[in-house]
Amino acid sequence: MLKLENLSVAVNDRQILHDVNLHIKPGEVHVLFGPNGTGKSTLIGAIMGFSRYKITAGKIYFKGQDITNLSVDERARRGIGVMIQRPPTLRGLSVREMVRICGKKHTNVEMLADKTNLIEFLDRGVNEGFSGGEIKRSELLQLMAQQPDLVMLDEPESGVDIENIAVVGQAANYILERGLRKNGQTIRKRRTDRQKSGLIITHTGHILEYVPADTAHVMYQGTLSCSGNPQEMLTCIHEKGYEECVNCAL
Ligand SMILES: Nc1ncnc2c1ncn2[C@@H]1O[C@H](COP(=O)(O)OP(=O)(O)OP(=O)(O)O)[C@@H](O)[C@H]1O
Repeated sequence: MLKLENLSVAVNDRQILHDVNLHIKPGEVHVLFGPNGTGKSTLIGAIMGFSRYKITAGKIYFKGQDITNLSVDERARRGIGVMIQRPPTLRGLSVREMVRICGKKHTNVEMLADKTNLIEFLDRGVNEGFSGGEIKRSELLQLMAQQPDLVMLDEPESGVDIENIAVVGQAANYILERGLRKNGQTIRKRRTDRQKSGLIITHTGHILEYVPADTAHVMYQGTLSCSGNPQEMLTCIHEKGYEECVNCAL
């Protein structure tokens, strides 16, 4: 689904990412751990094609095609979606209109808003006066309408209360077509039947209680330093810290 080859990225002439290699296959969900300021959001922003992230070397392939120089719009049309940490407030554009823009012709806006506890927000401006947790759910609502094939979530549980973490987790599962709920039961799709892929940044790992991940990576000083089982890596980071975890892998 997504392949990064020796990707290096600069912001304002400062080199942030160096030689990043990553391969996410169809149906896989990968997690990104790493200390503050190490370049995790930069990686997601560069994959989405935001203009502040300048690719100084390397390539981005999506569904086998080189998208390194494509616009954000074109990447979204081809099936990449993102939840960023601090989306802008859009005064004059309601959540309902935004979800319609993101979605296909017959998107059931009310049904999706119900799944994200946002029915009462549909006629408010996008993110206008929203709390941190409400912004996260609003971003997920837009992604549910967009139905991307690769969804990237930047700290989806940050600022979300304990009850709404379940809502966020279920929304992420809905987008990834994992663990769909039917008649009160969670039905997990078999690995081979899944097509949607994900890349999730998390510090706490709480989202992993709802969204099962296949592989985790630690980003350290602008590069992906090690990869492995998500729960084992999280335990290692908790017990030894990032530096020892990375050194241990080396
Ligand atoms: N406009 C800019 N000019 C210079 N440096 C920048 C600019 N924007 C971001 N950076 C720097 O890029 C580095 C990587 O930032 P990034 O947001 O990718 O980190 P992160 O790993 O996602 O951190 P966190 O876990 O805190 O969200 C940081 O040191 C940040 O200060």
